[in-house]
Amino acid sequence: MGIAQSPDRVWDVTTAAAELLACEDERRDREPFTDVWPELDVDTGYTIQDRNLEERIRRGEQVVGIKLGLTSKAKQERMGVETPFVAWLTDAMMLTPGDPVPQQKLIHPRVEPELVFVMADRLDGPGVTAESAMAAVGTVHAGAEVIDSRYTKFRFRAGDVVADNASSGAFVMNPAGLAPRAFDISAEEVRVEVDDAFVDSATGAAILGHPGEALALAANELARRGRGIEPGWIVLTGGMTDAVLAPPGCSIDLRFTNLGAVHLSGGA
Ligand SMILES: O=C(O)C/C=C/C(=O)C(=O)O
Repeated sequence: MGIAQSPDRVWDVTTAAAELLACEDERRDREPFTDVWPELDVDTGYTIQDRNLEERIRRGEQVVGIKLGLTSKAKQERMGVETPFVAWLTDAMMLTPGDPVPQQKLIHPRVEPELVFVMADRLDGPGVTAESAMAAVGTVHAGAEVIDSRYTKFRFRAGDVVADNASSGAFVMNPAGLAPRAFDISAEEVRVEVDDAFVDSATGAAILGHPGEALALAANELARRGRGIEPGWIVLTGGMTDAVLAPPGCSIDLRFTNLGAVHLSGGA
């Protein structure tokens, strides 16, 4: 784990965790810790992430699920980080369909399309495969994640972004879900439109070949930390395309083939 000195601060799990939540609360960004603390690896990042989950719960938030990050090549290449990872979703991050991007809480939001699972059964690793993972899924939904890194210009290394709860900001899903066996999830396409202009598209196969692989990865990672995925939890399987900027006044539409659409307005 280790301790890092920077000119004015000493960074360790406790101080970095507190700094990340302070950045979130005060809507300010900062340089990545790894610039001065190169030993901040993915495992240390998860320790910081879990420390801040405890703090979020102490503040009254409830865990509603998990999110995956960097599960598509589009995202890995854009962010320069190739390791997919897992992070926490709480009720404070949930938007109701029709809500705008909550600009007043965020630093520099971006939006990405997601295939979202709602779990029917508990899923415990290790040894979970995409097939056994999908057997525990109740419904699949169209969704959008609003990511918001606490690092300036979204510049980070793997340990930084894991510590930062994978740039979690807010998320929304279309309430009308389909059973996973009702359609081909890996062929499900999303078309991303910003201000009524087409900007990008991808299919479910962009997520590690099949989003079930992302769910299995999450279950096996959580098992390493002594946790499981609970019935009723929401699982965001990772951005299918690169994220789009979401400034005030924008209009973002994510149109899926079978799962319907998600609309987000940029708000004021
Ligand atoms: O791009 C980031 O800031 C890190 C988060 C990535 C995701 O949430 C994702 O790839 O879905």
